[in-house]
Formats: sequence, C-alpha cells, structure tokens
Amino acid sequence: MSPVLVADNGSDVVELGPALSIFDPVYFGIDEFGQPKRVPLIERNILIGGEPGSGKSGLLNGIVAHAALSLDCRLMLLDGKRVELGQWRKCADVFVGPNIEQALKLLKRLQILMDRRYDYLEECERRKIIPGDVFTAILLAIDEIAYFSATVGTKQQKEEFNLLLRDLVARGRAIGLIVAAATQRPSSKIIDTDLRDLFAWRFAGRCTNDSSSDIVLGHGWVAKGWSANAISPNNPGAGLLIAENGSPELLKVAYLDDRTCAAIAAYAATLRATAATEKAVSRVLRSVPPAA
Ligand SMILES: Nc1ncnc2c1ncn2[C@@H]1O[C@H](COP(=O)(O)OP(=O)(O)OP(=O)(O)O)[C@@H](O)[C@H]1O
Repeated sequence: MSPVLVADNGSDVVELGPALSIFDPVYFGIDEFGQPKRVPLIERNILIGGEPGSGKSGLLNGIVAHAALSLDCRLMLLDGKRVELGQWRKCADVFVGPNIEQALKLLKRLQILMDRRYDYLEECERRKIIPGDVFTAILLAIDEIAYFSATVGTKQQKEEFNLLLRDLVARGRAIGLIVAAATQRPSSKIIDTDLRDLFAWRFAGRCTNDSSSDIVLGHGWVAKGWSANAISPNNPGAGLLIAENGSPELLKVAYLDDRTCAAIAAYAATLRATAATEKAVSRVLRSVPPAA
C-alpha cells in the first residue's frame, strides 16, 4: 500500500488512509518457489479459465480488491451469477447482473468512452494513460463470459456482445481499460484464438481436458508438457499463468474469503466516498472568487 493518500481540498490537507494504485502490480499469490507473484495489469488484460470450482473467482476477486483499493481506478462489474462479484457493488460505478440488455449497454458506453479518450490522446499527441492522468483507469471484470456470449439473449445480442468485448480488449489498453474476464467453459466456441491472443495475461486453473488448457494458455503448450488438466482437483487456486510471449508458470493464487472481501469492500467504499467528497469540496472552493 502507498503510505498515506492525501487530498488537497484547496485549504486543508486531508488524510484518507492507505490506498493502492492500479499502476502497482497486483498480488496474485505465490509461485512454486513460494515467492510472491505480482502482476502488472495496467495496459493489459487477463483471461481466467478453468473448470467449476478451480478457483477462478478467487483470482478475480483478488484483482477486483486491488482495483477497489486504487482510487485511480473505476470499477465496472458484469456478473451473470450476481454473487461472485456482488460484494464489490458498493465500490463500483456500474454493476450488471444477469441481464444481456444492460450488459450490452455498458459495453457500448465503454466503447464510446474509449473512442473519446483516443480523441483526447490524439489531440495531446500522447499514446497512452500515465499515472496521475486526467482520466482514471477502469477495471471491467466479467464473471462469466459464456453467460453473456453464449447462454442468454438472442443470437444477435450474443454476437454483439462478442464484437464489443473483442473491441474493448483489443483497443482498451492504452486508454486505461483493463478487462479481467473469467470463464468455466474454455472452449473454442467461447474463446476463439483471436480473442484469446488479445489477452496479455492468461491463467488456467484446473481444466477438464488438455484441449481446454491449450485454449486458455495457447495452442501447443500441452505438447510441451504444460497442461492445467494435470492440476489436482483437490488443489483449487492452483493454476498456470502465462504472459504474452512468455512461458507458463505454476501459481497458487491467494484466496479472499467472503468476510475478508466484505471488509475490504467496506473500507474501499468509504475511501472512495471520502475522496469523492473531497474532490467536490475542492471544486466548490476553487469556484469561489477570492475575497476583495
Ligand atoms: N486459492 C485458493 N486456496 C484455497 N482454496 C481455494 C482457493 N481458491 C478457491 N478455493 C476453494 O475452492 C472453492 C471454489 O473456488 P471458486 O469459487 O473461486 O472457483 P470457481 O472456479 O470460480 O468456480 P465456479 O466456476 O463454479 O464459479 C472456494 O469456495 C474455496 O473453498
């Protein structure tokens, strides 16, 4: 955590409490040597795949917890099951449950926001978001992709969801949009090679077969001896993490139980509300003309 976050409201300096930054690497868990594994997520996306109960939500919750504690990041959550990410609702700008219309609306809004941010960057002759930028990063967390892309809605809605998601994953990195998406159905119908390759980080928890493992990590890793099917079903949270152009590494991800998630979410919500009030006060104070 950064030492202490300080907000200047024009006349006072207000201590808000320890916070993180989305520009800090995110703690994922430990590697096979017992060393902490921290992963930079800014300007990147992550795909999390694995069979039910393999520990995907654990990793996704850890990422959302980091983002919730980062006042330089907004949260937008898509949760087909409602309860996987539900505890973070109070820290999020948007929470969409099992509703394809709302999900499409959110992705379209993000696409517009992305285009506007690119207009801004072009105007300023810049290429990407930087720490302390005029616009904040956004974490779009999705649990579970297949619910929106293959289960609910009409054929047209599913196709639209897939197209929008692909565009956000492909173009969102430079403007600070991080997509963290989980699926318990790592099949080529849900994650085709093109979409998979757009994710800079991929985590495969235990998979039901070798081909699902290759769908998450990339084709050919099973042949080289890396299969998430070899992970024990009694070891949830264990999985293979791969970075683009990297090799898989074995991790055991950290697990935040419900009570811990609730406590972090409550703290993060207070932090965010206080920061928002301070910003509003600061804006008002700045608009008051100085006494003659
Ligand atoms: N890192 C971990 N360490 C220890 N136990 C874990 C870990 N991750 C998950 N578990 C245990 O496994 C259970 C299932 O984990 P989790 O809900 O994250 O799986 P999942 O892959 O998201 O499942 P689903 O696809 O059904 O949502 C948890 O309730 C917890 O008891």
